[in-house]
Amino acid sequence: MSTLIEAHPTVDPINYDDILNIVNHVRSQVTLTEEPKIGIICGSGLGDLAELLTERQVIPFTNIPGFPPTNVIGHKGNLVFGNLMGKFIVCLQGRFHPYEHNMNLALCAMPVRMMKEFGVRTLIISNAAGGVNSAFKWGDLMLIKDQLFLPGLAGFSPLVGINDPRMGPRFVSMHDAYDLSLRQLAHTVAHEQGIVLHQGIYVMSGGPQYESPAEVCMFKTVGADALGMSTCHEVTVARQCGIRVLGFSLITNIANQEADTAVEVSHEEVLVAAKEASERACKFVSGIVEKL
Ligand SMILES: O=P(O)(O)O[C@H]1O[C@H](CO)[C@@H](O)[C@H]1O
Ligand code: HPA
Repeated sequence: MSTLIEAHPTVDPINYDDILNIVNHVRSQVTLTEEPKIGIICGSGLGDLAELLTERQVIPFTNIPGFPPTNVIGHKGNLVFGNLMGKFIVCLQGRFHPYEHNMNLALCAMPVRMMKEFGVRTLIISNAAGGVNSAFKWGDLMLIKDQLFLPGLAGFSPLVGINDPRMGPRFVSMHDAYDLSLRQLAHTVAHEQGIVLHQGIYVMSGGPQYESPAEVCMFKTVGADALGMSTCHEVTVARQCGIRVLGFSLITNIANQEADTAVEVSHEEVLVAAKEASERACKFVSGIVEKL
């Protein structure tokens, strides 16, 4: 299967030189007086994080060659440079979900490879997710301790295909996918801010359908605490190129576990919950950035 991008047939997301060309194109549209050492990826409904930046330089995804459209409501589709808590950072206001792009995971994770080229060393990544752990309530935050990357296990890894060593190693160790010292820092910030912060395992499924109650029970059996359709492909690429990661989920709904009492899950509900928790999540991220 070709990895070329439909809208930009000359851009191949696993071609390192193509990624450098896109990065240079972005550089020509902004003024970068220093490297952004911190990157942020905003999950569904969490795009307000990017609005916190001052001295913002905003590039719509539509101005970036090789970037496909973002079709999911709640993902604005901007690459934003600016300052947060005195640090110069780059923020992805919206992300690419594999279910939108024919399971082209390398394409969906390409912005992380670009972040690396801009100078990012630490990635803060967020998502909206369904809660599986019975201790979780609507609107809670869950720090991601580890992941179950279902598409990756099934052969849909962003690392599949020819590996240019400039991207990082062929075989990537995922033993420390979510950095322990960053997690400790996040707990400190949550404590200071009086925020309930759970910790757990995030499962990425292919989506876009939400899980049936039987599927939720299966995931619970294998250790899942929260379910979503993103993040793991981005984290896998981040680890390949040596970026350390802090990830958190906003629990926007409680996943059904019993068919007889199950209720409908909707993206509208996910967005309402994310909006409601957005201010708290923004303060949490700001507190972490301040201490980095
Ligand atoms: O992971 P983010 O981008 O927050 O989006 C989540 O919300 C959507 C479903 O409501 C899915 O795309 C799921 O992954
Ligand atoms: N399942 C999968 N993805 C999600 C969910 C969910 O329950 N909620 C938000 N994104």
